[in-house]
Amino acid sequence: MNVMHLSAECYPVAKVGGLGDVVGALPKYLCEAGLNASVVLPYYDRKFVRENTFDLEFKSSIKIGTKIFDYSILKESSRKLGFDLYLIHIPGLLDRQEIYCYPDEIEQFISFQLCFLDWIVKAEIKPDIIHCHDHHTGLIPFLVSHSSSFKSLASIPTVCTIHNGQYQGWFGWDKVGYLPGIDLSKAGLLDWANCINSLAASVKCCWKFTTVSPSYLEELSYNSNGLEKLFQMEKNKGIGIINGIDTQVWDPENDPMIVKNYSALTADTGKKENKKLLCKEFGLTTNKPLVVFIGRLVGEKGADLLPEVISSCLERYKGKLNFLILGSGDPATEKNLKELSSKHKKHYGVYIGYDEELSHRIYAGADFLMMPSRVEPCGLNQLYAIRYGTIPVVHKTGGLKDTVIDLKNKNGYGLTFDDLTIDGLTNAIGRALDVYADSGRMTEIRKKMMSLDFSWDRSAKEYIDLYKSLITN
Ligand SMILES: Nc1ncnc2c1ncn2[C@@H]1O[C@H](COP(=O)(O)OP(=O)(O)O[C@H]2O[C@H](CO)[C@@H](O)[C@H](O)[C@H]2O)[C@@H](O)[C@H]1O
Repeated sequence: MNVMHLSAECYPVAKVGGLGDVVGALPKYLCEAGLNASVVLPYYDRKFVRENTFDLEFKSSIKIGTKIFDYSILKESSRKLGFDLYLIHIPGLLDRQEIYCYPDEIEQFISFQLCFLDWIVKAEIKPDIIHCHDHHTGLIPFLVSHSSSFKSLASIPTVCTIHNGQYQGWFGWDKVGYLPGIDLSKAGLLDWANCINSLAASVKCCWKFTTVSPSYLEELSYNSNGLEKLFQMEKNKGIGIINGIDTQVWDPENDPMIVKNYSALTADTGKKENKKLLCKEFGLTTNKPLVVFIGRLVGEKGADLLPEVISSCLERYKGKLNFLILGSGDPATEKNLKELSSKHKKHYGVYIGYDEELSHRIYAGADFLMMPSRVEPCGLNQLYAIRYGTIPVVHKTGGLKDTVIDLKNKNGYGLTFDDLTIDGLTNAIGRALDVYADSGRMTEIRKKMMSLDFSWDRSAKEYIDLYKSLITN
């Protein structure tokens, strides 16, 4: 079965967050299960692209609006990612360093989608499934069904995965001319609240959509940044499939990015070594519990709560713990987090920026990982923490609810809380300190967590069942 994944991110080529992790891993596991899965990505001017070899697969040109663009399809030569990787190169439009946030982002992602479709039509490639990820690829289900330019693709099932429903790829109707050959009587399928909404169009037109956890599928019906009604209407087309993690990349026993490798049996000593160096690097005290946060510093992740929570905990628990933050995002939150450094020396460290290697070292060296997310479609950080024997402290929402069982239960291994306030998280961290005080219990919880299986094997099977159901129907 030939499944082509389209995405804006794919680890290790281009990653900003969890979308990159999923698209870098799921296709590999699908290939291991015997499918022919590939990934199509915009060409970015990034390290992986510069340092690897690509073969020219196809070359053509396409009209987008009034302009004609030359494009080429490049294929990574050695198949080193465990699947075929194709990059769409449009000089001047898609060969930039950053993944998002250019003023012509809409034009970038529309042209990415159009070139993909143009390529597979002209090269007569007929995938069994086209699998689109998030709004950046959300126009494809509409285009294959309702554009005369791509009518040879109309019978190909499309699957759309929603990793984050907050961002929807909105643009004005003045840009409808970018979409070639469309049946204007069907234009309503592109519309939501009087603008073109790529995510809404993908949900309306795809054969099936998936969310990255079952709870998130429920949540979208009452919290989806304006699309609630749509998700209520289309709910039966949706399936919640929990993300897995790439256990080859995230493996404390073999991870080359961490200082000391360890297994479930050697976690206490292994984590201690990693913690020691991490604490030294950030001027923290090794013999105190280390509570960390890794992620995008945005409202969805509850990052704005962190400065006050840190101050409140250090005051209430009289400096009995350390905090370490790794992230970037909202400038006001970045500033507040940076300013805390001078106030809480020896108890608080922060790195504002993106650093993949540091994130591995933090998962390995931390005792607790906090996730005060307001919205969390799945969440991978808690799964990495579990794999590295770091106890997650999470707000009970979305995928966090589906993956973290509170220690109050017999089979529990994490700390969950309902009350997403400064006080709620401060109390949850207080519970973490109680757990930390009992070293025997810490050892037992680490062992239990590290024996859990959150690998892609199980979830990849669910995607395969979904693909099969669409092909045979
Ligand atoms: N500053 C930094 N430096 C280094 N690494 C950093 C970093 N900031 C974040 N990361 C890394 O980025 C990833 C974040 O993944 P998440 O799934 O938690 O969130 P994200 O919101 O990006 O993903 C969305 O898509 C994923 C995938 O479906 C869903 O799990 C999630 O709920 C949804 O919001 C992790 O690998 C984390 O370690």
